[in-house]
Amino acid sequence: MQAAHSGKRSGYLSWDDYFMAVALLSAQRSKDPSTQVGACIVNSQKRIVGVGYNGFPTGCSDDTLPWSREGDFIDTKYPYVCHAELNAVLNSVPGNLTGCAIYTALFPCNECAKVIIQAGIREVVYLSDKYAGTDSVRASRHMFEQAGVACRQLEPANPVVTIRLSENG
Ligand SMILES: O=c1[nH]c(=O)n([C@H]2C[C@H](O)[C@@H](COP(=O)(O)O)O2)cc1CO
Ligand SMILES: [Zn+2]
Repeated sequence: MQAAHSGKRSGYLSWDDYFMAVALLSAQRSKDPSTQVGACIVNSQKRIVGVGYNGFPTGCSDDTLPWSREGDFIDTKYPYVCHAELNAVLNSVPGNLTGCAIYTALFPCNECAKVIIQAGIREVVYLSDKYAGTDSVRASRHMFEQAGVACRQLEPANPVVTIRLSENG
């Protein structure tokens, strides 16, 4: 006989871990061989209103444009790739992002910081800060501070979230 459950399940994902996991799942769609970034925008009712990952603009081929990091600027990915945060804002359900939070795998660059601020997003929750100290990140932090956008690095309650797509294996 199965024991009756008298209380709620333990081990469920916290909201923070859940939204970051959604961001990281989106990042799995990225074709960038070196850095995969995902972002998830959440409104004040804890509803997801936008997700995105870094990739080339719609209609621009992942197989034709370069994914390199080095060489002449025009021959690298940098002039072409849309950042995850930008895509999350642009992909968001029509409406107002004022007061939303954005969960992102990587601390936003200065260009995304501008988009985040102008969209009315009030909180940035990030995991990696691997480009801390670069001019881009310094400029982002400067703008977020002036605009009153709160930034915090997520300390996940669950370091690993497993998603199994098959019952076997
Ligand atoms: O905030 C960000 N969001 C974002 O989507 N990206 C993307 C752009 C590139 O595809 C990749 C960074 O590439 P790399 O680490 O090789 O320089 O991550 C990069 C940043 C930070 O620079
Ligand atoms: Zn960016």
